[in-house]
Amino acid sequence: MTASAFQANTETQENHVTTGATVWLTGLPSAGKTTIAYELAGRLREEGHLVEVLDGDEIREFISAGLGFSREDRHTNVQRIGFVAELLARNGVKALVPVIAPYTDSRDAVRGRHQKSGAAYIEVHVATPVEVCSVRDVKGLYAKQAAGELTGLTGVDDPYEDPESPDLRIESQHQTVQESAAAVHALLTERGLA
Ligand SMILES: Nc1ncnc2c1ncn2[C@@H]1O[C@H](COP(=O)(O)OS(=O)(=O)O)[C@@H](OP(=O)(O)O)[C@H]1O
Ligand SMILES: Nc1ncnc2c1ncn2[C@@H]1O[C@H](COP(=O)(O)OP(=O)(O)O)[C@@H](O)[C@H]1O
Repeated sequence: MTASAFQANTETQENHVTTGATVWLTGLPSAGKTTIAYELAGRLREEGHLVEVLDGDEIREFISAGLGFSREDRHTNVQRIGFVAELLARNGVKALVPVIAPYTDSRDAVRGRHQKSGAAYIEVHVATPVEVCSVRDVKGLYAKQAAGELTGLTGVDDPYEDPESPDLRIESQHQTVQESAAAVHALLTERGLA
């Protein structure tokens, strides 16, 4: 394909940029995954990108309804979301995925699915320490766990396997939301995706 044909192919008639990619934001509850995803989504939309945020909570109300937080259910949840994200990414959408995805093998399977189809995939570890997350406690889960009202909370009494070589690691405790989103945006730009 010539350069000009490629250019025509990556912009719709409405001037949407249609270079798809999945950006998976993995990390503990309250790490900042959702906040960064929506901040980045706003910025990308302003630039003309097609964007969808696959929010873990929303997915669990619908396509993962009935799944809990066992290892098996979390794996199933992550594979379902990975399936949808890859479809979107392959079809020109930036799929932003703020989902805990605590297990390395689950995350690697999602990356593998993307590699197989040639869809771009970026893993971002929102590496906020549990001590900071538990103070933020956006949904009150850490307090519930401490009060004995909840068990199996990721990072406290359930595993979180740190990504060994994420494409980007974000220390959100040392940054503003805008700085964190800008770091992901910079990586997308570096990879020719934004
Ligand atoms: N036990 C336990 N452990 C972890 N998280 C819990 C749990 N119970 C409920 N929640 C809330 O569920 C939200 C969605 O989880 P995910 O689908 O992202 O989790 S997973 O990838 O399937 O492990 C997740 O959202 P975030 O806080 O945005 O991470 C949690 O708020
Ligand atoms: N640099 C940052 N990036 C993302 N969130 C941040 C940052 N600094 C502070 N926060 C705050 O941390 C909280 C993260 O909550 P949320 O995005 O719901 O986490 P998660 O989706 O990982 O559970 C929000 O209240 C957000 O304002």
